[in-house]
Amino acid sequence: MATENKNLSQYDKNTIPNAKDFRFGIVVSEWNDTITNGLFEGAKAALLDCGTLPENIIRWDVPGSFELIFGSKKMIQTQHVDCVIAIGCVIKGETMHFEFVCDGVTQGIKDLNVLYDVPTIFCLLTDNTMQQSIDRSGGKHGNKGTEAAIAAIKMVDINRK
Ligand SMILES: Nc1c(NC[C@H](O)[C@H](O)[C@H](O)CO)[nH]c(=O)[nH]c1=O
Ligand SMILES: CC(=O)[C@@H](O)COP(=O)(O)O
Repeated sequence: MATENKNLSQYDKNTIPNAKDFRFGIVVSEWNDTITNGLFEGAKAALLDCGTLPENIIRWDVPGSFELIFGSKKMIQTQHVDCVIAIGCVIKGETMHFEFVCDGVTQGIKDLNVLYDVPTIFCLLTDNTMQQSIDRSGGKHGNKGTEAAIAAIKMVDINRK
């Protein structure tokens, strides 16, 4: 189902575990920071709405989406979190750099989920235009940060079974 047919911000709290005992790391790329900050605010709001304590949300900023890999690894290794949400926004430019950054981050975050027993949630926008990013970070299609937070809570619950 394409995003245009699904609002990224919709969730039913009755189907979400209470996150009062959960601790989250959120690593945020500084590239396209108006977008990534919007994604962060969506994620933070959803985590709090589902019971997370404010002191259990740790935010680190990294220069760009490619650095989400190393930043998420260090967050897992040092901050005793139950889950990491990696937030970035990659927007197509003139060259193939877009493809390499998107693929590299995708593979890197996949590797973290294989190597560590702490889930890392993939909250990376890979858009052709800034408008697409705006639409998915609190615009007409909702907020992918909200979607990522709900995924994070569900994965922590699964990991504790
Ligand atoms: N063009 C975008 C980048 N590029 C920077 C890389 O992510 C990385 O920081 C650099 O190659 C140094 O390692 N990053 C984004 O997050 N979004 C972009 O649109
Ligand atoms: C995703 C990128 O790195 C890209 O925005 C950089 O732009 P360009 O491909 O024009 O150098």
